[in-house]
Amino acid sequence: MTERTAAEAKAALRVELRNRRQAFVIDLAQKATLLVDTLQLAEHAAPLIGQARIVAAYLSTPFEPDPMPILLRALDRGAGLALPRVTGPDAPMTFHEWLPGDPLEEGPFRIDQPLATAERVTPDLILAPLVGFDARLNRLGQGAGYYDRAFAAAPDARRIGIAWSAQQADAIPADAHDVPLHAVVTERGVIQ
Ligand SMILES: Nc1nc2c(c(=O)[nH]1)N(C=O)[C@@H](CNc1ccc(C(=O)N[C@@H](CCC(=O)O)C(=O)O)cc1)CN2
Ligand SMILES: Nc1ncnc2c1ncn2[C@@H]1O[C@H](COP(=O)(O)OP(=O)(O)OP(=O)(O)O)[C@@H](O)[C@H]1O
Repeated sequence: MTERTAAEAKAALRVELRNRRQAFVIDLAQKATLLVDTLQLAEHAAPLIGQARIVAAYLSTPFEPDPMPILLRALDRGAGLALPRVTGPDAPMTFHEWLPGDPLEEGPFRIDQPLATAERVTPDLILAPLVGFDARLNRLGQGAGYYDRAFAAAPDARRIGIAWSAQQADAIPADAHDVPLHAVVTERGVIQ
């Protein structure tokens, strides 16, 4: 290899490696921001766990806030944990006891859920995923009515929506069956 081609090869490699470095850091920064906001949300949620004995949450899909850090705090405080289980569009969603490491199976919408044999429980605190919310604590869900029905079946449970602040809408139209939340927690704070 002559001096000249070595220099050219270095120049090309420099461009490629700078681009790779940039892509790597951009990816890192996105992950870091997501993690910081996830933990910030959990920080805001912590005081709302209170004396709850059974806390239900959900296994997040990629764009939903991950409630796992909140669940782990609840576990530390001695609460039991529960996850939802869905079997079909007309069957009500049920909550089943779950501890980190317990087996899960894939349910509808490719969301993992506890096995049917896991003990069924009635949570006294439900951390609910949502598509949107408003300042009056109306909730917009996936449109299947699973949470509306679960709230109606556990009227004494505290209902806390978990969302990113970007999910706030000016007004969510409320139907008669829509059960309002007691609070919404985002990475910015608590709305209640
Ligand atoms: N993480 C999580 N678990 C949950 C819910 C949820 O909203 N989020 N559910 C709340 O009810 C129940 C499952 N029900 C669902 C009902 C509809 C859709 C749905 O329509 N999803 C869209 C988009 C999916 C995607 O973006 O990949 C779809 O399938 O088109 C998802 C879940 C129980 N577990
Ligand atoms: N308590 C209930 N009993 C029976 N059906 C209900 C109840 N609540 C809601 N539904 C039905 O569920 C369907 C979806 O309701 P809606 O569009 O309000 O869902 P959502 O709140 O967006 O979703 P989700 O509760 O799944 O998060 C509607 O057809 C509604 O009639």
